[in-house]
Amino acid sequence: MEGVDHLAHERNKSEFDVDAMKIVWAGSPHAFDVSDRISKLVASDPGFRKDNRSTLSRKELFKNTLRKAAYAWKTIVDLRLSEEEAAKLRFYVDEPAFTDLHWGMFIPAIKGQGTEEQQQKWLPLAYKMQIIGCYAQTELGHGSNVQGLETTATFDPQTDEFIIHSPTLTSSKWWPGGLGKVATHAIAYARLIVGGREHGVNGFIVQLRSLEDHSPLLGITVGDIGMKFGNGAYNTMDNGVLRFDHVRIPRNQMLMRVSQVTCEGKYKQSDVPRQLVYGTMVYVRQTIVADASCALSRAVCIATRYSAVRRQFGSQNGGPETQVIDYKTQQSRLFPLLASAYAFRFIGEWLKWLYADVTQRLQANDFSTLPEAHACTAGLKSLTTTATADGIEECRKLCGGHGYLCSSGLPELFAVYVPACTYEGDNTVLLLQVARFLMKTVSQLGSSKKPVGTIAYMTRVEHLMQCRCGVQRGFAELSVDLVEAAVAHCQLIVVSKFIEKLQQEIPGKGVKQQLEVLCNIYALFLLHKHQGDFLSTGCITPKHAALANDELRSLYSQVRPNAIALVDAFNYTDHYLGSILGCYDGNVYPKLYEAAWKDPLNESVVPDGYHQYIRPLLKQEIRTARL
Ligand SMILES: CC/C=C\C/C=C\C/C=C\C/C=C\C/C=C\C/C=C\CCC(=O)SCCNC(=O)CCNC(=O)[C@H](O)C(C)(C)COP(=O)(O)OP(=O)(O)OC[C@H]1O[C@@H](n2cnc3c(N)ncnc32)[C@H](O)[C@@H]1OP(=O)(O)O
Ligand SMILES: Cc1cc2nc3c(=O)[nH]c(=O)nc-3n(C[C@H](O)[C@H](O)[C@H](O)COP(=O)(O)OP(=O)(O)OC[C@H]3O[C@@H](n4cnc5c(N)ncnc54)[C@H](O)[C@@H]3O)c2cc1C
Repeated sequence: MEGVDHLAHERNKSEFDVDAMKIVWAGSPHAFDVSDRISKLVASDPGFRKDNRSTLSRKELFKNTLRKAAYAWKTIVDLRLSEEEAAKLRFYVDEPAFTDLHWGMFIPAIKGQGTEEQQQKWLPLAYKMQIIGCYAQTELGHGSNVQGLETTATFDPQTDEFIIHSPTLTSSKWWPGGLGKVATHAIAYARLIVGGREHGVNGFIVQLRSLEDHSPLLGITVGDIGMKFGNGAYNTMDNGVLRFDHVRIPRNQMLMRVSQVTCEGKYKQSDVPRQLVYGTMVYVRQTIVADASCALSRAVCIATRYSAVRRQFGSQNGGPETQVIDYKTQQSRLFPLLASAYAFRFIGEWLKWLYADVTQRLQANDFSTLPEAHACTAGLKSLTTTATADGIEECRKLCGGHGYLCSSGLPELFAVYVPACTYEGDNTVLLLQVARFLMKTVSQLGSSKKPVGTIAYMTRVEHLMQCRCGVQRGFAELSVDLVEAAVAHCQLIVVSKFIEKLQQEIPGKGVKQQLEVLCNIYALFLLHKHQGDFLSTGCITPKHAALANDELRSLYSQVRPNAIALVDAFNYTDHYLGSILGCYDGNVYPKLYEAAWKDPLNESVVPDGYHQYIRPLLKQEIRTARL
């Protein structure tokens, strides 16, 4: 029945203060207030409706996304929302759109790689959305290998301009979000050529479309790259293709914080690492870790609530069947994902601190922690997105057949999320970067340069020094093992930071105790998953392994009465979850049944095509039967 909380009996089992846990999840009372207020604002406004996406054609879907983006911007301006509130509003609108790349990459690139003068010129236009930007780095022929990009930017001293050109088909820009139909400007990455000499890949601000009638400018060929994985999903985003035919831009549109070209055609490299050109990717990778905890917690919230609602088998003397959340197999699949959601939340908080710290150091020309920041953002982006994509799929399976319905919210969440394993750096390529960082650390063991921070533990691997010669077999030859070592390194960071979080003051009855249970589940689940490595290296004995498994089972029993309260702490509205299986009141079956009849296919009792195709078939069968 509507208005009845079918999960009340579960909520009454909670052994901790859920409101206090909501603050821990949000990060602070202020952050909770902003999230709670903005999520309810979006949920209550029919202008942000999203339950019809799977029934729209690509063009209808895209036009609807443009309408929503404009409506969101009007809401932000009318309500005078702060930057923080505006970002939250875009988040709860929950639809990949050009605005993600405008705010999430185009603006950060100008802030990170532009000079003061360039920031003063371009940021006010971008903040007021008087220009709409995209981040055009990837090409048809190169994405991972940035130094392999082919687009050229040749300096013309006669006119004090750069000539941006796509010399080959494979140099076509390909994938940039927002590029296909909306962006008026791009940060285009190209090989800088001055006086016939190449100076590596740099970023250039290039106008793509007229601000009068949106038509592509002279020398610009631009369009959408076509449908992507799944219906709805990421097809609300106009990922585009772009070719330059000798497009001229003023010299001052090369982002010049890292490298400069003077009007005389002299190339100058600032005394900063050239990798600062990659700074925007580092920034986005750390936001993607926070996004992972959001996406995984959404899926876990749906699967946990439904697992408490769903009953299957186990009826005693005609009594109710067993809640599937009480099956040990269901718990062993679901609760490590619940623990991971909390673990990723806290590692995302720490990574945000690490990124802010390295950014502050860069302003003082202190580059000492840049390698660690690169390794951590790359490795944790890889680890958390892989685990989240796999976790969303596992949550679909935990919901049985109904998890495959669009109305469960899980198919679309999966389809929107999985490219996170690829964009902002293919996950394996990024782990290889971590492996390179670890091997460089090993090579420095014994020198005066002592490992600190997240690699401090490596001082305890002195024995690696003796086998240093062993790794002469070549990085490529050992890359599979090195990638596994990189994953283990990142998992150690996640566990360590979860433990550090628990050493902080955490208010609320029972809250810290619940987090300790989740931290132990996360750590012991990893030990169980990689038991072979721990045993083969002698880190644990078979008895330790058996004890860990026993403790995991005990921990699952401790989580069980608190599971619904732990997902309630995410404080997601039914609108944001977009899931009948995950609705707050657990009133699943009536809502599933009602939703079925709203499908366009049920607008007519007899389907289109019956008279044309089915009736003749049936008639023919009757004739055949008479033969
Ligand atoms: C999705 C939306 C859904 C819903 C909407 C709701 C909310 C959205 C809200 C916000 C959204 C925010 C953003 C948008 C969201 C998602 C993003 C969407 C789209 C993604 C956009 C992209 O994909 S942009 C393109 C990304 N491309 C890449 O990542 C390319 C990967 N390749 C590389 O980074 C490099 O090629 C490389 C690192 C692999 C190799 O580089 P290179 O060859 O130059 O270097 P070497 O390997 O030789 O190493 C040399 C030394 O340099 C060091 N190094 C390398 N990189 C860095 C770095 N970044 N920083 C510091 N140092 C670096 C390296 O370690 C070596 O050092 P040594 O000491 O060993 O010499
Ligand atoms: C939804 C989506 C949105 C995107 N948005 C943008 C955007 O806004 N702007 C932008 O510039 N780009 C964007 N991209 C592009 C994205 O950044 C690239 O696709 C990504 O960096 C991967 O590069 P690639 O496609 O070249 O993969 P590849 O490198 O071709 O990967 C193919 C395979 O090769 C393997 N591989 C590659 N190099 C090595 C190596 N050295 N050693 C071992 N294995 C290797 C990879 O692990 C992978 O298995 C987007 C992509 C997607 C899917």
